Parts: sequence; C-alpha cells; structure tokens
Amino acid sequence: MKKKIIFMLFLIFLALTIVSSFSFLSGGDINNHFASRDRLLLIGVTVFLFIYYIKLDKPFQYAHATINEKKEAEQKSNEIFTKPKVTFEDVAGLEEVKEELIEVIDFINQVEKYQKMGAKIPKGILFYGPPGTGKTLLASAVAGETKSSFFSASGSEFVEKYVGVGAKRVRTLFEKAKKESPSVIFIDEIDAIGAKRHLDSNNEKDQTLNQLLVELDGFNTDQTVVVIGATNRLDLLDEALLRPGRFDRHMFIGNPNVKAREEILRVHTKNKPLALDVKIEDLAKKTHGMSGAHLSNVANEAAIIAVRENQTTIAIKHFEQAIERIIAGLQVKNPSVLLKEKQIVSYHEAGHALIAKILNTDIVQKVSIIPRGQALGYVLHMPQEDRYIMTREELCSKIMVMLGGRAAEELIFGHLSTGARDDLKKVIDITMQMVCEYGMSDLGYMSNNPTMMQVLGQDINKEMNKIIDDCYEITQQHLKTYKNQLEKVAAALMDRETLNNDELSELLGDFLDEAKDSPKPLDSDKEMEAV
Ligand SMILES: Nc1ncnc2c1ncn2[C@@H]1O[C@H](COP(=O)(O)OP(=O)(O)OP(=O)(O)O)[C@@H](O)[C@H]1O
Ligand SMILES: [Zn+2]
Repeated sequence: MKKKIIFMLFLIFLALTIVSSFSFLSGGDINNHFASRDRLLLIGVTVFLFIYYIKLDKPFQYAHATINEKKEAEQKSNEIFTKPKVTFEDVAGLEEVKEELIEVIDFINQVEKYQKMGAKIPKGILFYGPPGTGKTLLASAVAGETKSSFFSASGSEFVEKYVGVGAKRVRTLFEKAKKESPSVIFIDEIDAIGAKRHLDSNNEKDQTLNQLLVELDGFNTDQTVVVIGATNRLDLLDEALLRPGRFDRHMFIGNPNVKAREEILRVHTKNKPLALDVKIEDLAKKTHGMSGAHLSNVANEAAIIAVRENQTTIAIKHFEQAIERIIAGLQVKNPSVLLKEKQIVSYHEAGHALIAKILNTDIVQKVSIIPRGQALGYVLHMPQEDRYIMTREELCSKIMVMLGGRAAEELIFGHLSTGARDDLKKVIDITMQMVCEYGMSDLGYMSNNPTMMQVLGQDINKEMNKIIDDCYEITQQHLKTYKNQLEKVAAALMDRETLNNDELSELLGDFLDEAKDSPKPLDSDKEMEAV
C-alpha cells in the first residue's frame, strides 16, 4: 500500500516536473525567480521519491525476506520426533553390533541401576560403513527397544548459509530431546557437519560442529539422551568428535554375508505370498555383494513383477528378474563373472589367513569375501600384544602374510590378478623401511637420507627385491605343503563368506592350532588388510 502511494506521488511529481520544464523551454520567463526555485524543488522531490521507491522495493524487502528465511531455517524440521515400533527383530544379521547395543539399551531401560553405581550413560555411538546396510534402521530399533523418542536428522540439514543457524538448530534439537527424554538422536551423514576442520574453514560449519561438541559434553546424568551418528566415511571426521565422552563407540555396519542376506530376505518377504519354488537360501547365494537396502528392493521388485504378471504368489522367476534388474542398476558383473571372481577372492583371502596361521603372527580375527570399500575381501588381524619393537623375522612374517593372497592365486589358478595391489603396496612400504631405515639388508646401516637414497637407488631396489623374493618363495612353499587346508578354507569362504577365528581353527583341526585366543569385539584399532 505504502509502495503504491509513493509510486503515485512519484508519478505526479514527475508529470509536474515535465510540465514545468516544458513551459520553461517553450519561452517561460527565465528571470522568474519563484518559477525557477519551484522547478528545482519539483525535481528534488521527484528524485527523492524515486530513490525512496526503489529502496522500498529492493533492499528493504530483501532484508525482510532474509530475516524471515533465517527464522524459518532455524525452525526447520528437527523438532519432529517419533516413537518407533521397530525392534531388533526387524534388523536381520548384524549380530555383533546388536550384542554391543544391548548394553546401551539396558542402560536406557534401567538408568537408576547404573546411576547408583556411578556409571555414566554411553552418549555417543557412531555407525560407519557402506550405504544401505541398516544404520538408520538399527538406530530406530534402539529407540523402539527402549520406547524412546526418536529424533532423526541428517547432517546436511544443519548446513545453512546463515551463520549461527546450524548451531541454533543443534541446540534446539538437543533441548527438545532432553525434554522428551529418554530419547535417541540419530544424525545421518554426520560428516556433513563433523568433517575435519582444517582446510576449507567454513565459519558456519565450524560453529555447528562446535555446538554439537558442546551439546555432547553438556548433558547431565539424569537426562537419558543417546546420540547415534552415521557416516560412510569414518576417516573424514574431526578427531574432536571421536574423543572419549563424545562419539567414542564406533561400530562397523558392513554388507551382509550369505547367512545375514538370508535373514534380511526373510524379514522382507515375511508378509508376502511366496510360491513353493522360492528357496530363500538360494536367493541369498545369488545376491553376493548386495546391501540390506538392495535386498529389500529385490523383495519389493519381485512382488511388483508378480503383480504385473497377474500372479497371486511371487515365484522364483520373479525374484530372479528382480535380482537381474538390481544388478543391472548397480552395474555389477553378471553372475558367472561374479562366481569366478568370488572363487579368486576366496583363495586369495584363504591364502592370507592360512599363512597368518602357519606363521603364528597376529590372530586372524575374521576373514571375509564380502566387499568392503575398495577391497573385494579382507582379513582382520588382531595384534597379540602391543608391539613397539619388531624383529627382522617378524617383519618378514608380516610380508609373507601379505603375499599369501597373491601366492595362493598363482598356485591355484596359475596366473596373477590385480587383486593384490594393496598388498603389494604395503609389502613395498615395509621392505623399504627394512632396507632404508632399519639397516636390515646387505647394504647395512643407512639412513633414510635423500642423497644417499638417490646414489644407492639401484642397490636399494635390488635388496628390496631380494627380501620380497625370499619371502614369496617361502610363502609358496607353505601353501604347497598345506594345499589341502588352503582348499578347505577357500571352499568354506565360498560357502559362508566370512569365517571368524574359531571357525577357522575348527576347520583346520589340529593343524597348527596355535591361535587359541578367542576373537575380541570389533574396534577401530584393528588392522584391516584389503585384497
Ligand atoms: N540388516 C537389515 N535387516 C533388515 N532390513 C535391512 C537391513 N539393512 C538394510 N535393510 C533395509 O534397507 C533399508 C535401508 O536401510 P538404512 O536406511 O537403515 O541404511 P543406512 O545404512 O542407514 O543407509 P545410508 O548410509 O544410505 O543412510 C531399510 O529400511 C531396510 O528395509
Ligand atoms: Zn590381499
């Protein structure tokens, strides 16, 4: 309204200015003092009205919008919470993680019991692992099991263009969660706010992260709020976030093995009419490398295909079509390539595990052919004790374990594959240190000094190759001697996809039964050896 009036006034004054100028140009009296002063006044007022109108139209309005937008951004989403009905029964597989979470659940359910003993509630839990593996599902199951209020947010929701808004939203979220306690706050994609703070220092993001840290440090013991963060990239997170008292419990949520895939498929076909020819065990075998989300998709797609074909039940062919469709979407290789690759990876990992057993190096905690990150399979080692000093023999043993994969492939298939790339990188790193830092070669003492390294380049190479060749030969010998065992382990991996230390020992019988210690719970200190 105001804008309109100003605009009208502006038009009137503009018209007056034009008329007066016109009369002046067409021979009005130049010396008329009043007329000339009036004209100037007219022009002045017109210009003023024009500027006022423009200002009213643009910057004022923008400022207004900014405040509104900012307010809106502050209030956005995260006050909404639910009371999930999901329980651990709906989460298939992931037994180790569920076991660890039971402790947290017990804590929430019986706070007083723990408080009496002066125990503090575990505040921050971090789920990490590939997408679609059930991190969100698991977090809502924790809330479901404890009848807690469930606040779900995504890290990216906190990333705002206005400084302070993200931080304010974090604060409101925690305030609300405390009010609705017991609560579980789930922050997906936590790396969006919790990424390392160095390089691209972004004021708004830093403020948000700082606020999150303040909140994590800030609850009292009488407020039962558990925060679960999830990320696909643990390595991106700022260390401050991972410190004790904050997100100090890290749980890897990986892709399911064959048994877990079977269970997930059972969960997702529970309420679907299946034809008699559907064998879930077989479907599980055909879906190697898929995540829980893919499997839930397979079940849904199969149902859709069956409906489209006017069937009353879902048959195996519908599942097969669904699997093909999802595999095509994933651009995964066709099943026959997949099978061949699975075989190579099985022997490769079996090679690592067997050599580790023979040489009695670190405890093999788990050997698996489930893809993880870039790796097609992996062996998890658990150092037997904290080591600060290693002998030459021990370093050689480490190298041999790493070469075990490649040696097994060569022994069984007669050819080498690209799968040992990461192993070789690590082998080269260790040998380089042995030669150049620890003086463990015929070159004797030498320091890691660039000039010396340049002069001795060729010799260093020769010494390194000598060590690697020697180690490789011994590794091959071992695998030849224990080829039966190698085949046993590889076959078990083909079938079960993961073996823990006990299963491995059982499989190998009395064969060098040295690794008696039972596996310890997962933690981030373990060494992971990629294919
Ligand atoms: N272990 C599982 N048991 C049953 N269903 C599962 C499991 N894992 C995944 N799913 C199915 O996949 C869907 C997606 O899983 P969810 O959103 O929990 O994965 P996520 O790990 O949080 O993924 P992202 O990292 O992409 O956020 C779930 O809703 C569920 O249907
Ligand atoms: Zn390997």
